[in-house]
Amino acid sequence: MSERTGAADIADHNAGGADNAGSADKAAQSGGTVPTVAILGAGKIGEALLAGLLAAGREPATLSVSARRPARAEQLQQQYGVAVTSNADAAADADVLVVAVKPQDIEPLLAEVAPAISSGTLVVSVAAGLPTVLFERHLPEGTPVVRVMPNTALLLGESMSVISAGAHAAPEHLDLVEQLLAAIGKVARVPESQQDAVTALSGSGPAYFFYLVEAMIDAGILLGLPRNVSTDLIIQSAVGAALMLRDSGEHPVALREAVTSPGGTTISAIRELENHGVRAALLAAIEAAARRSTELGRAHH
Ligand SMILES: NC(=O)C1=CN([C@@H]2O[C@H](COP(=O)(O)OP(=O)(O)OC[C@H]3O[C@@H](n4cnc5c(N)ncnc54)[C@H](O)[C@@H]3O)[C@@H](O)[C@H]2O)C=CC1
Ligand SMILES: O=C(O)[C@@H]1CCC=N1
Repeated sequence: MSERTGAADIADHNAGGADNAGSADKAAQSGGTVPTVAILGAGKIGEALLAGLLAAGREPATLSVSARRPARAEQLQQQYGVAVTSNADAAADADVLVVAVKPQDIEPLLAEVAPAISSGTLVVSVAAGLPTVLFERHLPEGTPVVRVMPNTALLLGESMSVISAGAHAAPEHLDLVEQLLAAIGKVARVPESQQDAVTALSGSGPAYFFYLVEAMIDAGILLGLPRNVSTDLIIQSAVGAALMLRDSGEHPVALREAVTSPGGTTISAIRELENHGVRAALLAAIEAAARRSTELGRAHH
């Protein structure tokens, strides 16, 4: 995962079946033309995906989006210059349908899309917890489905997106999704059985960092710094630490040790983090997120 546009290094190219690998899927056979992508549900992640793809240079004419409220539809059209379609029109026309509604809203959406979907359309779900088999059950027999867990850094081209094939998704479908997402971050492939863990780690991951940053800014307030100063100090420290993690080639432990001078300030802080069980809290928190992802899948099975 060292190249932004590079292929995944957690690749499992055999994840899922490939029983229609030889079929003439329009989505996977773009033949040099850019496949059209419709995003169904323009909430936090749908809009981040839309904005990220446009910022990465994708032509607005190759993208469309659906929204429930007319005012929202108009705002999206004006802001991004993309077509706003109904879910059914998108299902009939687009090569790739990205389903970006909440798990709770999935069943009505699939009921709307299933009768309209054209043969060979690739369905991509970003919904936490929902297994590809749920989509396959509601969609016409043989519909290729790829499950993706991105995160909101899609917006800036810095997502960690993790993809898994459903039963009817062939390697070319995974390649197509990987290509799409590689323009807006890194992409890894995992067997679908690992997606709940992935969701807990990199799907929710940005929130944990934001939470830590928020708490650290408050610590600056406690020490009497103005909020704007504390915020600048912590955000730049976070950016610096993130770039060191990504670019130095050093293990996180080595990086932390290099900050931790003997008898110094950092070790005093680390002792408190250990006393307060921060490591155990993170283990429990991420485990809870994965459990919730599994529950969401069961609830909508
Ligand atoms: N927010 C995040 O960081 C991430 C979210 N996800 C997944 O993305 C999905 C959406 O999550 P958020 O964007 O956070 O939620 P959200 O509530 O911001 O967005 C969902 C959007 O779908 C729209 N919607 C619902 N039913 C619709 C329908 N039938 N037709 C058209 N639009 C419809 C809603 O109006 C709303 O704008 C969830 O399944 C979540 O698990 C995945 C990765 C990260
Ligand atoms: O909180 C959630 O359920 C979604 C999925 C991953 C990040 N946000």
